[in-house]
Amino acid sequence: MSDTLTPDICVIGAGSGGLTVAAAAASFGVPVVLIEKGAMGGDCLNTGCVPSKALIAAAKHAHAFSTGEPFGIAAQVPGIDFAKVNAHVHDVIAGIAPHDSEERFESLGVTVIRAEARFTGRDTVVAGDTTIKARRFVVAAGSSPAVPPIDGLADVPYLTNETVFDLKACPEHMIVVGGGPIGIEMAQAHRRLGARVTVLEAAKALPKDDPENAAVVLDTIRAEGVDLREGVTVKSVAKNAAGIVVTVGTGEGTGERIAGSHILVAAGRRPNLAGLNLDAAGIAADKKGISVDAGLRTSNRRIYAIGDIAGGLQFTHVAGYHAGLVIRSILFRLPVKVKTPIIPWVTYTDPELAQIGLTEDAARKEHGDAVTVITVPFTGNDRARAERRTEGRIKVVAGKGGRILGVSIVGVSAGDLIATWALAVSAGLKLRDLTGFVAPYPTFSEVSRRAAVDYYAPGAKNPWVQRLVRWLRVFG
Ligand SMILES: Cc1cc2nc3c(=O)[nH]c(=O)nc-3n(C[C@H](O)[C@H](O)[C@H](O)COP(=O)(O)OP(=O)(O)OC[C@H]3O[C@@H](n4cnc5c(N)ncnc54)[C@H](O)[C@@H]3O)c2cc1C
Ligand SMILES: NC(=O)c1ccc[n+]([C@@H]2O[C@H](COP(=O)([O-])OP(=O)(O)OC[C@H]3O[C@@H](n4cnc5c(N)ncnc54)[C@H](O)[C@@H]3O)[C@@H](O)[C@H]2O)c1
Repeated sequence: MSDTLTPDICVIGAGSGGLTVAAAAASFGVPVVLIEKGAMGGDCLNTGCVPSKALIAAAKHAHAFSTGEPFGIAAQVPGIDFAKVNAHVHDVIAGIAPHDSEERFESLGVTVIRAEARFTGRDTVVAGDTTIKARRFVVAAGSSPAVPPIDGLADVPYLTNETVFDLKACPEHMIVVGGGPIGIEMAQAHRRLGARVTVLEAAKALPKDDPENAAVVLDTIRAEGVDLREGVTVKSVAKNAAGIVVTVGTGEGTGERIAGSHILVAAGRRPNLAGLNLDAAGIAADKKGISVDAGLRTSNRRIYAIGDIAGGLQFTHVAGYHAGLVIRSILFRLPVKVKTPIIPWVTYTDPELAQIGLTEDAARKEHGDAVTVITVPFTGNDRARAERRTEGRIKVVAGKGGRILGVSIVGVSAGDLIATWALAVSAGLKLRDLTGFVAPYPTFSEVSRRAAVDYYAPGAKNPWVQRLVRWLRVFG
């Protein structure tokens, strides 16, 4: 029997973005319907952030077995049971899943429908047997792995982020297509867990980050044994008795053949537009995703798009940030605007790589000579010395008057260190504000304060300042 629901808000997709909108709307007592065609929790919980970070954590443990020598701890070969590593990954997912579950959301007052949503009009969606006529819609349908049109790829059993976390045995030789965050995180993790790994990147690996800092990560994974090749063309992929053979090269030549046991495609994302029937609702989209204005409204003003499907930065915290904005817009009718410069991102390699705002190159292009760059290497940080992790550095890119234009960090806990800067940028603080707080000793966080202090250090050499100090000494 078909049913018609008339909530204030209908959310499509129960991933990071959709769940946040639904929970917030329900907490204000607003009738909300949440539609999910797959697993509750979306990409992040099931096939993205959570399994990847759990795998990376296991890989870190394995790596520690061979890196204790400088501390007086003899290296050992770790006994890695990959099936148990896989069980750990799924145990972590299972531990978080209740938080994102249908039961929890129903208990919050959200009506959850487990079906595919399809627009049938400007204010109507059909999901299974249910028709939903809502005042506002939020499309949070996410993205999926993009599979490049490589000759023969479709005929081999290639892995993506949707299947790689199901492996119960460590790949003998994993060939990774794509050197973005997924490719590089997975390459290092699998290498540390015992796989031979080759990464084939068409252009430059980790291209969105500061190149000097990214190089620290890429040099590290190369030193750990990952065969990372940049600027290569994957010409074709074929099956052979032992697994797969990838042919790489440029031009018309026969190219080099690389044999592997598995191939992981990590070559970017495509928005989940198919099946939504966006035309019926008058929602414009292109290959990057649904077109939205600065307030995340689509070409149908009663319909918003958030998270990965909105075609901008694709991170869980972005989906959550978008969710907060549309809630303010829908519930409180407040004007909202996405502020991209306040959004940090982190690649969870070891060392980690973190960024907020402009890289040095981008800042120089935009602001020319007005840019000052302060670089503080971790070599001067006592905690980094104690932990023998001095390979990191923080680069602060400042504009006139100590305005923070961007910060790039590579090193241990870079992902946590960038949070201080995310607060500073979002609150409109200047570098002077970062000189005034007291960082606990000995912590990596001291590098942030150090960078801010270093920005003002030339002031101590100013003849007028020195003259003032001399004059004040006259008073005893
Ligand atoms: C391997 C990997 C690692 C990652 N690591 C990180 C990380 O460490 N940190 C980070 O911030 N980000 C990370 N990300 C990115 C992050 O996972 C995404 O940015 C985030 O999940 C996007 O959330 P979303 O709500 O937009 O979409 P999703 O989480 O993809 O949710 C969309 C949901 O909509 C559903 N859906 C789609 N179409 C329909 C329809 N027609 N009807 C009903 N339901 C539909 C889907 O089934 C899905 O559940 C990672 C991604 C990957 C792939
Ligand atoms: N730590 C994190 O927050 C994290 C981790 C993983 C993923 N993510 C999110 O997921 C998104 C997708 O990650 P991704 O790494 O798949 O995508 P990406 O777009 O960031 O990188 C894909 C890489 O693949 C390369 N490539 C594309 N086609 C190729 C081909 N045919 N041959 C060789 N190389 C090719 C591109 O040049 C690019 O460098 C990221 O942009 C990020 O937003 C975030």
